Amino acid sequence: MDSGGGIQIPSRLPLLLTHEGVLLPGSTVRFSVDSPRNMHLVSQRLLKGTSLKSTIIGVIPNTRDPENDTDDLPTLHKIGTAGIAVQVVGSNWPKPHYTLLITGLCRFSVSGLLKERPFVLAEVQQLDKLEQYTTPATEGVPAEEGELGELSHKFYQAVLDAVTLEERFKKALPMLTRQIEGLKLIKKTRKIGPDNEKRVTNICISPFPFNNFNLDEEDEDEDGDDTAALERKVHGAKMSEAALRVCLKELKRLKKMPQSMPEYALTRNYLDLMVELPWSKSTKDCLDIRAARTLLDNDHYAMDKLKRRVLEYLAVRQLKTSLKGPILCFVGPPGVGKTSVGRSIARTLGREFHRIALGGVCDQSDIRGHRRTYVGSMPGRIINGLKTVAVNNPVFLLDEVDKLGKSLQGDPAAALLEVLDPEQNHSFTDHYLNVAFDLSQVLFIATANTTATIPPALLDRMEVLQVPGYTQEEKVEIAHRHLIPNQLEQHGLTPQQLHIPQDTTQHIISSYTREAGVRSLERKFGAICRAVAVKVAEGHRVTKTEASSPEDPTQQEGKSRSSVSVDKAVPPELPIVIDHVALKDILGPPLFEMEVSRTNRGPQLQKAVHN
Ligand SMILES: Nc1ncnc2c1ncn2[C@@H]1O[C@H](COP(=O)(O)OP(=O)(O)OP(=O)(O)O)[C@@H](O)[C@H]1O
Repeated sequence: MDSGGGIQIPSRLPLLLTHEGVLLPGSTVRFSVDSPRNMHLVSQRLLKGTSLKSTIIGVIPNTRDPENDTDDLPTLHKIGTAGIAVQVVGSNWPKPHYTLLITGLCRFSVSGLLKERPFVLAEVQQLDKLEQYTTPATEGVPAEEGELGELSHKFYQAVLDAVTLEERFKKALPMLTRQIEGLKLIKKTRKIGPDNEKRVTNICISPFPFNNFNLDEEDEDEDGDDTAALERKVHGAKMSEAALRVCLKELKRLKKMPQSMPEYALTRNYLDLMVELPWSKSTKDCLDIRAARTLLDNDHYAMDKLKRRVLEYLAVRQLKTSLKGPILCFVGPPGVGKTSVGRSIARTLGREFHRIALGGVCDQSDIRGHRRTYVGSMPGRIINGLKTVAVNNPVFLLDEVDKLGKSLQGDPAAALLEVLDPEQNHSFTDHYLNVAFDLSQVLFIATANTTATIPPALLDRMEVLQVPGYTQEEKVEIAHRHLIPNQLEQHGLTPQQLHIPQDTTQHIISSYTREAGVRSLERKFGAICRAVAVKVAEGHRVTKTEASSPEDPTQQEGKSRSSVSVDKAVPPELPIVIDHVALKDILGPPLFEMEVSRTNRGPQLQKAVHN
């Protein structure tokens, strides 16, 4: 076939007549064949032939093969494409047909018909110079339906018919420009929704004849913008040198990856986190010991010993900023204000506060993160916390260090040791980040219910401050100074709308709660506030309590007593005062009186048994 530097196609070619799709030199197109002459061409020529020559056929566009092989041939389109049938697949369903995969080689013109049956054989003249057979770069797609299909079909045919290069350029250029404009428009709307993205991707692989033309270039532009923005952020994040090196390496990889690759999202997420982390962002400490004392006193009643120690701790920090002192660990029953003191410390220092719940954590990756090779891997709670507060010197409250578990996935306490150790924590390495992050500016405070279950090595690093439970009197004070005002505010109520007398509080403490702290007491006030809020909102009338006993301390106060009652006509008399009757209405019968009376019955029962 080789003659004079170029490859010659056979001068006689069997012709495949198509009216859907156009084969262009260099592209590969799938054709469905089910008409008589075309079927014969496949069965008698392609499937029987044994030489390479027998796989070369001519594909004539814009010409329908007649329904019957006895019908006359229509006028053939003058220009066709010689191609190699690279694949033939036959099927009997829904009717006998073949699917051919043909790679276009070069144009030819039909100079004469040699025979019409069983398939068309023609004398052809090669129009393009065929230097060498190249592996096709893209696979063409069968003709599209509808207007777009109609347009592209005409376009392909025009390109096919343009024999000289100049003519071909002239035909192709306006079409290309239009396509590019259209694609740009779609790209602009791409961000509106994920569906658009799908459409754009579909268009990328639409049967455009020029193998290398798709949105990739555009993608590169946009991705370029996107990655350029990310690169700027990487440089602006003021991260450590090691982190910067890793980020730039990942960025380089990202640029080379197609967006559809799952790893693209992983790398992207990683880089997004890296630029978000507060590598060098911190708040300025504004510690004033006098103000701190006032704030601690205002926020918390009693707890004198604890507040004193906290103030000492803060004072030493003020004098020696690089204090590598012990980690304070507040140990006490639930609801005694351990978390709340931690929050106050952050406020006095003007620092961000973040609570890390450790109860039930039994996997060290909770602290140190998962390696990025894991599906769904993510950073640990420390790094996540830093991302949340967005500064590198927050107060981290490690809540419930005594409830840390242990499992096969590693000991979380060991990971915590590294976090808390001032000798090591300046280069804490989360598995997900895989680069060191300096935790030395973070102020850690821990809380626990008991020291008994804190791992000894961890306990060794901490200074334990016991927070004992409260006496009944202290609870009443805490309730009236802090809990009730807080609950009123949270429920949009004012003291002019709701009044809880001290004796009601005492009654709640003794008959409705049994705790060392004030957590459930606070909840009871919440329940009262909700009930009263409904009454206030409904404009219910609150009637005077009829059955107030003389011993009733609420009566001794001499104020108008009200219990929650129903009369929708008149707005409530304010404030609504919660006496024992109202309390029973809202909270139900006392919980612990019953228990007490049951235990009191014990000796009597015993007596009865003995008698
Ligand atoms: N001495 C106090 N003065 C004022 N409010 C207090 C005092 N003690 C506790 N509280 C209040 O009680 C509620 C519960 O306190 P907090 O959540 O700090 O308890 P905790 O000891 O951290 O409990 P847990 O161990 O269950 O986390 C908070 O609203 C807190 O403000």
